[in-house]
Amino acid sequence: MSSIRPRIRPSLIPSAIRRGGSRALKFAGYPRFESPSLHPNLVTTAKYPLIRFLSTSRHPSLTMSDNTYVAPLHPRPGGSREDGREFKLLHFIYDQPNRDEIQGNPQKVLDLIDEFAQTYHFMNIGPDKGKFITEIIAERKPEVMIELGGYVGYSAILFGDAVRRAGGKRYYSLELNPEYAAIANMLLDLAGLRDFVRIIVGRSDLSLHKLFNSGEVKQVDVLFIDHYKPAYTTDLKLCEQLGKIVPEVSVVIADNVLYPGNPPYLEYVRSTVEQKREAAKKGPERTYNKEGIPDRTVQSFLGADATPQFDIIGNPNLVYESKLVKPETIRDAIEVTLCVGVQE
Ligand SMILES: C[S@@+](CC[C@H](N)C(=O)[O-])C[C@H]1O[C@@H](n2cnc3c(N)ncnc32)[C@H](O)[C@@H]1O
Repeated sequence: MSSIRPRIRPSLIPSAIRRGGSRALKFAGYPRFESPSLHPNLVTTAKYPLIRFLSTSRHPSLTMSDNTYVAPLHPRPGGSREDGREFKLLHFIYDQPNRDEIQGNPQKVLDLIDEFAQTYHFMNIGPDKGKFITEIIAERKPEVMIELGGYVGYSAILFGDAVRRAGGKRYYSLELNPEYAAIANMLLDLAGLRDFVRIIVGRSDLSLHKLFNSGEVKQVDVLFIDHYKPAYTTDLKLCEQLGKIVPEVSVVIADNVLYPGNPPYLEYVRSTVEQKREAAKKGPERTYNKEGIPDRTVQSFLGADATPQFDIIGNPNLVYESKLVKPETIRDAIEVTLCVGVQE
């Protein structure tokens, strides 16, 4: 496996971090932190008067040392559903007698998914958490939004529509499982978003690297993380080390941070620069940190033996302001993280 693993060449030229715009994420409209104890290391620009909103970075760019990646065979795509509920959903929606009224109407497609989800559990973001994210999209007006983990397209329809309405250019949905991606494409087609949302099938780390390295995506405006839980932190760090997390621009939203929970991710986005620099002394990460993530969750999707496809170093100098956003109606929450600067 190691012979086909793309690796960083630290000697390569430092990548440039683009200068951030002046749009600031306003948290005022969102609920206060639900668990202050989870936020011991909240960083703000006020705490770091010396933060410079950088135009350069000292971090090496990544290149593929070998781009002949051979995809592993998945036992069953995604690994979580064996009863074909995703295909049943497709039939349920396409069998609706009023298909003409649904065509081109994202909300009607979402309502049908929500209706069907009363019978079967689906891994969708759902309307409660989704509402907070569409508000952030309306405020930030990202040109491009990327999601990690598309499943059958619920979040791609909800957020893709929001990005399009906010004047954005493109929504990328990175999905491991080709069957889920096919279903999502059918539903996006019905919602009238097929030309706006691009689904990329494959592992998120490889897809992110390709999107950024090809120049197709220049920076992270809004990134929604909702895939293999141990990969949340490493995929964010991959974006960092590629120089795509931009102060005062990049917002990262992570789902399921309370249920099933993702302690390594929360710890990372709430750490100080000093704590991250200390941790970085151990060298590049070649495994996923699974501490505190339930076994069942670790075993899903990529599986317990999976490793990142790159040496992960991140950029510990990035300063984040991060908070939990929890709808009252559900036990889970999202973590919303804004990059506010770079500490020299
Ligand atoms: C919780 S579901 C996503 C739900 C979706 N965001 C929504 O709200 O409608 C997680 C998805 O992530 C996908 N996934 C898991 N690991 C992945 C990886 N490493 N790269 C890309 N997709 C992955 C799974 O196949 C699954 O479809």
